[in-house]
Amino acid sequence: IAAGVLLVFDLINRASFEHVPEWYHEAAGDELPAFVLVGHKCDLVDERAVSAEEAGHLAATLGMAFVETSAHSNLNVELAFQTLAGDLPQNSTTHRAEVTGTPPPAIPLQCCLKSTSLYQQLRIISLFM
Ligand SMILES: Nc1nc2c(ncn2[C@@H]2O[C@H](COP(=O)(O)OP(=O)(O)OP(=O)(O)O)[C@@H](O)[C@H]2O)c(=O)[nH]1
Repeated sequence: IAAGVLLVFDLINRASFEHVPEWYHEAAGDELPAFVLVGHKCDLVDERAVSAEEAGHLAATLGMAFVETSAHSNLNVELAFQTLAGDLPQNSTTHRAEVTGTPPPAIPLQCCLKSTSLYQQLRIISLFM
């Protein structure tokens, strides 16, 4: 079961933004994971096809934070992961294991959507526990 999901779209590709609600429903599942919406390639200011306001509004509608990133400028990539980590449920298996001193289980990283070929540096990632 995914504990956290980064939903990544390309800020210069409007079609990728329009897929976000569909990706959200695909990834939501029965036990709602933590989500963060990520608008990628924010360094390409002149080619932007989605405003921060619009993306922020969609994120708020879906109940998640919005972060703009650029792998090119190394901007906010870490913040996106930190924001997601901060939204993970505190009573997760990993947290309990750390509290009790038991080694936490390995957390494999797995790309979870077919559309990930759009992104090399930053992908839609699920943290499986
Ligand atoms: N300017 C900019 N370019 C980026 C960024 N992230 C990735 N790219 C570029 O976007 C292009 C596509 O990225 P890839 O990671 O190769 O993704 P891909 O899925 O193989 O390619 P596409 O399907 O064509 O987007 C490459 O030229 C990357 O260098 C970014 O944050 N800023």
